[in-house]
Amino acid sequence: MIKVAVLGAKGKMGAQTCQAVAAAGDLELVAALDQGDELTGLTDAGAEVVVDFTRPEVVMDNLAWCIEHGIHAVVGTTGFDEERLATLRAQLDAKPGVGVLIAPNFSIGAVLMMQFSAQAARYYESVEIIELHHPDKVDAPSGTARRTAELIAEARREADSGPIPDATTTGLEGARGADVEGIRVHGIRLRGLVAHQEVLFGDIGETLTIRHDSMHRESFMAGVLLGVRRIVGTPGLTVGLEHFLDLS
Ligand SMILES: NC(=O)C1=CN([C@@H]2O[C@H](COP(=O)(O)OP(=O)(O)OC[C@H]3O[C@@H](n4cnc5c(N)ncnc54)[C@H](O)[C@@H]3O)[C@@H](O)[C@H]2O)C=CC1
Ligand SMILES: O=C(O)C1=N[C@H](C(=O)O)C[C@H](O)C1
Repeated sequence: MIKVAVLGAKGKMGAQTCQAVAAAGDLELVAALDQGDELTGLTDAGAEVVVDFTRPEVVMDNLAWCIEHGIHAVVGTTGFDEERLATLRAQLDAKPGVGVLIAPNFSIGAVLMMQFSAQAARYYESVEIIELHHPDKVDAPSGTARRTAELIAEARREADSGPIPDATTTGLEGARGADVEGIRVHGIRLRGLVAHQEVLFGDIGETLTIRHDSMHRESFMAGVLLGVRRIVGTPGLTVGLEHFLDLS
């Protein structure tokens, strides 16, 4: 049995994760902590793996504490940029054997959507991303959209693609969305939605739309449990659930 603790346990994803861990025969839920609880609750409970679904502004402190105390972490919380990843790599270098998985999205379909988008990127002159979420989401653009844009930008660089055509020189600020490594990302917040994304590709005479929909937070749980099971034997930093899936 792997002893698992959840940080952000009273939140939407944390509560779902507690249920999923408790229902898994090979995992034991030993702690369910939220804001205001002491992190010493993790070591007191003997947690081997922590699942973090908290907030971008607190997740780095949580991870520093876990790594320092030799606890593996599976992280769904958003807000990771290259600077944060470099900080984690340095912390993990000082603690050999400890593993951290940062997964912008735990849904298998969303991982495939990102992979398919990276594959398609080199063949199209134009690309834009639309992410659509519930209105209680605090960050924009979504971590998934950022990661998708980074993967597409990397594929375009490797293919020596030119700049994306856009004649806009005037209008309202924000009308063309956020710029993530040269890729335009548009965010929708709408009651009734959970987590959705469209990646639109275009070239002369054709378009390709790759869309993924999470209708329920259960869609993330298979990926979370896979991450927990795999991180125990995977020291260092892993970015993206695709590394734990046999996608070839
Ligand atoms: N990677 C993925 O597949 C997914 C990632 N997310 C991300 O997970 C994060 C959480 O999302 P939700 O559950 O929807 O948010 P939420 O707001 O429902 O839950 C966050 C929870 O964290 C708690 N919290 C805040 N500070 C804390 C601290 N210092 N220690 C412990 N708990 C603390 C809050 O009290 C709250 O209960 C967001 O960054 C979201 O974007 C959400 C869905 C899927
Ligand atoms: O806050 C959410 O709900 C989600 N957050 C993650 C993100 O920002 O990409 C994953 C998923 O989109 C749901």
